[in-house]
Amino acid sequence: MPSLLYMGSMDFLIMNGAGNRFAVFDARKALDFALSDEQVKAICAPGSAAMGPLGADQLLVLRPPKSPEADIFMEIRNQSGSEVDACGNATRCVAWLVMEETGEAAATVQTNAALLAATRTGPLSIAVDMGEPRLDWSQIPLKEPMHTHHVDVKLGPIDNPVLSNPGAVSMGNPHVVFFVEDFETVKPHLAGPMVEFHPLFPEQTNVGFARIDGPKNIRLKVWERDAGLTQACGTGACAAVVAAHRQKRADRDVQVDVDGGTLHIHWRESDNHVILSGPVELEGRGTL
Ligand SMILES: N[C@H](CCC[C@H](N)C(=O)O)C(=O)O
Repeated sequence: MPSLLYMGSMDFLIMNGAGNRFAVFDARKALDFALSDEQVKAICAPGSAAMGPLGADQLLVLRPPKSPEADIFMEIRNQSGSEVDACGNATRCVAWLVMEETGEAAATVQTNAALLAATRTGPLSIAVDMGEPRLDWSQIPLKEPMHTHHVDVKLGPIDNPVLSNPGAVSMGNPHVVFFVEDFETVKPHLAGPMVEFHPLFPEQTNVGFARIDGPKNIRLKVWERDAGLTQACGTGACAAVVAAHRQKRADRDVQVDVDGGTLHIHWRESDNHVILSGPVELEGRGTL
């Protein structure tokens, strides 16, 4: 199979998972390839020469696997350059690239947090096993011990009943999920950054706003840590279903509609793993 991937290390692919947009650099043959936070920021910024008006939510660097069980290692950098340990939609996109390269219908992607097994569910759709949700306060992490199915986030001046009793979940990255009636009242772009940097979250947090449209239907918007409002957030969709089910607001098998499309989450009762499924798209190539 001709490699879709290997290009000069200053070339890259532009991909998205349900609209969550990525710049993907293949450094498997350029082992000394590294990008500073400033370089990542410049590449990802909306309007950049590299990524155009939409910019990129995250930048991915593909490297040789560090585990014999993995096909590839994925380094994940947020729009501002920070390195993070989990990105569900990126995992699905990279798994698709590996499957296109190998001709297999399965692939294992390694991140700092985990080995993630993915399977092809269609020509342009991939399911990934995101593993078990981490639900102890210290795993989110939170600043102090508390139950995580309802978290007491005092928001001060914007305290209002609409933003009460969120749930906290880690999928290898921190999430807090609020349950809202409508997005006009809540204004995620205003509330998001206030919660992202709330002192309760020593590593900051991704902030989900979930409207429960039924036991199997959630409409979700996510203010992502270090990236802002994105078209989709894979770990955010996982966290929303886990938090909703824990508060008895939704089932374990849920369709999650996001601005950029539809994701499907199944929090499996048999092994407590969360399966994230959805579309992938290869938009094109870029070069620096
Ligand atoms: N902003 C997230 C990383 C990307 C998560 C999201 N793009 C996904 O698909 O899971 C964080 O700082 O934890």
